[in-house]
Parts: sequence; C-alpha cells; structure tokens
Amino acid sequence: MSAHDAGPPQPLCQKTTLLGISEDHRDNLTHIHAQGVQYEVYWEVYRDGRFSEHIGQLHKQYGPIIRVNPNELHIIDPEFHDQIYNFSPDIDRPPVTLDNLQFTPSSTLHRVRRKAFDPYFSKPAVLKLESVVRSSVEELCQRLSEYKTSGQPASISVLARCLTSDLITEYMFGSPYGHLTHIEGSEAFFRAQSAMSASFFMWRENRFVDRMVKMTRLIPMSMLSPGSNMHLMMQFMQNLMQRVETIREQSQSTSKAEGTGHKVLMEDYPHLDLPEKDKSLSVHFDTAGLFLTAGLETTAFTIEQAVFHLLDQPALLAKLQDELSGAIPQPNKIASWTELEKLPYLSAVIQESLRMSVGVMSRLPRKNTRHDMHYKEWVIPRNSYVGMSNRFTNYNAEVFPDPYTFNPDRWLQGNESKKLEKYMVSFSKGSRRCIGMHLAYAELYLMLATMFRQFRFELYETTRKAVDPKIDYFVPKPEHGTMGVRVLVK
Ligand code: HEM
Repeated sequence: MSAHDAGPPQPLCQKTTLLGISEDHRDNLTHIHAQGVQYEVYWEVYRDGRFSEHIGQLHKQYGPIIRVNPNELHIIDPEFHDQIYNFSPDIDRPPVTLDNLQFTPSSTLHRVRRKAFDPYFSKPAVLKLESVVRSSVEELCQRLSEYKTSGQPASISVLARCLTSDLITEYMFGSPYGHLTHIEGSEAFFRAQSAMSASFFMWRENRFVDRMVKMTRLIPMSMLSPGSNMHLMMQFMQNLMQRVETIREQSQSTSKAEGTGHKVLMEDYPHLDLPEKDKSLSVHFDTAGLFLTAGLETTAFTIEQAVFHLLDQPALLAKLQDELSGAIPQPNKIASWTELEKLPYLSAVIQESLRMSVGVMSRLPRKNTRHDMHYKEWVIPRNSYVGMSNRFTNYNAEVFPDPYTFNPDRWLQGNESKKLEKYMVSFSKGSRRCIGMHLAYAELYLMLATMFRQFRFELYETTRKAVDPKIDYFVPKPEHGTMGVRVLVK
C-alpha cells in the first residue's frame, strides 16, 4: 500500500510524507533522513569520496531503496534501471553549477542540445576520425618502443590519459595538447584534472559554488602557491578559456581548421543549432570543459582494466593474442576498427573491461516531472529525485555471477550474453547515455589490438588495488596511494 497522497508533490524533507514510502519501511528510511546533508558532506569531503561505497553499506542494512540525503532516494536493483534512464521527455536531472549538455536539468533543453552534438559523435562521424585515432595509437606505441629499449617501466595509466586527452583536444580544437609527445610535461595537467574531479561534489552543490568560482577567478595567479592543486586548476581553466576564446575568433574568420582533414567541434560550435544563450562564452567554455574531460578518465580507466586483468591472467592474454595473430598477420598492419569489431574475444575483453570500469561512479539522480514512479510497493511521487549507481548494477552478482572476476567469457555465451547487455550500464542508457560511446569504442579496439599485437608486457609492481573502483570523484578512482598500472615492455 502506498502512503502517497495524490495532489501536488510533497517536499522530500517532510518527515510526515516520507516520499510516499509505505508505512512498513518508514523506520528504516527515517534513519537515513535523520542524517541530513551534513552526513553526505562527511563522507564526500572528510572521508574523501567514500559516500558511494557507504551507500552500498546502507543498502545492505536497509534494503534496495534508501534515502541518501533529505532530497534524494537511491535504489539498487538492476531491473529498475530503465524506469529512470530512458527516452521519456518527463525525466529531468538536478541543476548543478555547470551549464553544459550533460548537466542540463530540463529534458527539453537537453534534447535540443543533444541534437546539435549527435552528428559529431555518431558512428559514421567517428569512422571518419579513425585515422586520427590510429595516429594517436601509433604515437603511443612509439613511446612503448622507447620504454622497451630503455628497460624502464611504462605507466599505462599515464599513457592512456595522454592518448585520450590528445585525441579529444585534436577533435575539439584541431590541435592536440601534445601529451604523448611530452609525457613528463603532462603531469601538471593530469593533477589539475584529478583535483577538479576530486572537487566534483562541490560542483554538484550549486548553491554556493557559482559565487565561489566567480570569486576565485578574480584571484591573481601570483597569489596562488605554484604547484598547488588550486594553482594547477586555475592554469587548466585559464588555458582552456584561452583556447575557447582563440577558436571563437578563428571561427569568425576564413582560416578554419585548415589541414586537419576532420571537423573541429569547438570551431563549429558558434554555428550549431543551439539556443542563443548557448552561444555565450560562458556556456561555450562549460561545454568545452565537458567534452575535454568526459572521455578522458573513463576511457583511460577502461584501458587500465583491460591491461591489468589480461596481464594478471596469462591464459586470457594468450587467447587474445592467438586471436590477434590470426586476424592481423603483420603486426604493424593493424586492421580497421570495423574489422577489429568482428573479433569475438577482443570484443568480449572490451565489454568486460567496460563492465569493471563502470564509467561513472557517482549516483545519477533524476526526477519524473509528470508521473509518480513505482518501485515494488513504494511510490515515488513526481518531482522526487531518485538515482542509481552504475557500480552496483555492473557488479550485481545475480546478473554477473562472480562479479569481481574479470571473465570475458561471460560475453561469449550466445543468447545468455545478449541478455547481459541490458544490465551493462557503463555508458548509461536512454536519452542521456554517453554521446562519446563510439569514439570510446574506436579508441579501445585500436589501442588494445595494437598494443597486444605489437608488444609483450609484464606487470611492474602493480596489484589489482590499482584498478578496483573505490573512490567516487564522479568518475571512479582506485584506492589512494597506488601508482596506477605499470608494465615492463618486452
Ligand atoms: C569508456 C569510455 C566512456 C564511458 C564508460 C562513458 C560513460 C558515460 C556515462 C555513464 C555517461 C552518463 C553520465 C550522466 O548521466 O551524467 C556519459 C555521458 C557523456 N559522455 Fe561518456 N563515457 C565514455 C567516453 C566518452 C568519450 C570518449 C566522450 C567524448 C567526448 C564522452 C562524452 C560524454 C558526454 C558529452 C556525455 C554527456 C551526454 C549527455 O548528457 O547527453 N564520453 N558517459
């Protein structure tokens, strides 16, 4: 039975309505409700990104639906995923400080924005980018050859991030950051990037941050301690702002993207079919920030999963290498992305790496603005935020038995495996699913095929702590103190 009263939506923080959750479960949820926002702040800030992990503990104690703060419910149940993440025009997400495609609260505006960007990330568009992906992969392999010659350990974690950031900056601005060319120089960039993800919790809380960010922009760089996280973040943002300003000027002139041979997203931006407000420097900047960062950590973390688990289980690696040797007789003539996609074991390795990397670690709240939602015996009144987390769906033992084991074979069981696709949510689902999915697949296929066809590796001082998603900086991060995935190149 539902305690929900038809009529206007109740504020979620009113203890008496408890979101229409049935009498039987009120006591449990009151416990969560009683904690308030400061509870979340404690786990996010003081315990440094551990709220996601803690939510898992709370579910063990209180069942599949809990209240994670006064304004939001959280559900663990793979069957419920498509009730929240679908193509319905009634589903909105909460506002945050950033104003870009991903964080657009209204589904109506999101649809308009998405339509403008979709053509840049469709499969045909990414097929046209294949030569760019390929040349980044070749540059990465050049670095691997140098590590082979020197005998020094190579950090796959750093190299993968150099690849993903160079590639996306090439597509966005027509020239890459050049991290693969100057690996040592990329360190400041990745530290800044990491510091920004670490503070994502604050970016989500838009009540104070907007004002704070504006104030921070007024602080002269000379007042910030060089090398500090704040200094690096400001440098990161100033550099991005400069690139956006320059490309806006260029897009007015005739000298567009000469010689790149591909579209340049940020140059085209002012001419896209977007609302006038989106053409402002501020939304342009937020959008550039999104495209630059969205595919960087996510794809790199997936590459780290694949490399670690394959080297950790030599029998699986041997299977992959057999398949690659058959399909690519000459190691330096790597097949096309379309050909590689036909390789069953490589495809299964990629699916399993995506499953284990989870994509986004943070819960992704949504609200239905028109209808109540129903979960088992509970009614979730319209306009109430409710979210799920990829981590709990992708590691659900009923759907993916033995979920902590890297097992590509689970994707090679015919119809049984097809059913798994429904529950694999690394790219999310519905109208807000990852727009960069095809680009990510192109990178994963070309990078893993090339690396494992051309080189032999050995793990160097790396345990699985380096790849298990633990910390929630919006994207998943491993336990602090690991040095990432490092290898000796043979
Ligand atoms: C393995 C790689 C990747 C994974 C697992 C992944 C995962 C995800 C997930 C889970 C979302 C939904 C997040 C949310 O609802 O807030 C998302 C959205 C998004 N991703 Fe990815 N992503 C990957 C690579 C990329 C790449 C390469 C790009 C390149 C630009 C990209 C750009 C975006 C953008 C712009 C959105 C927002 C889409 C929208 O709201 O319409 N992602 N991604």
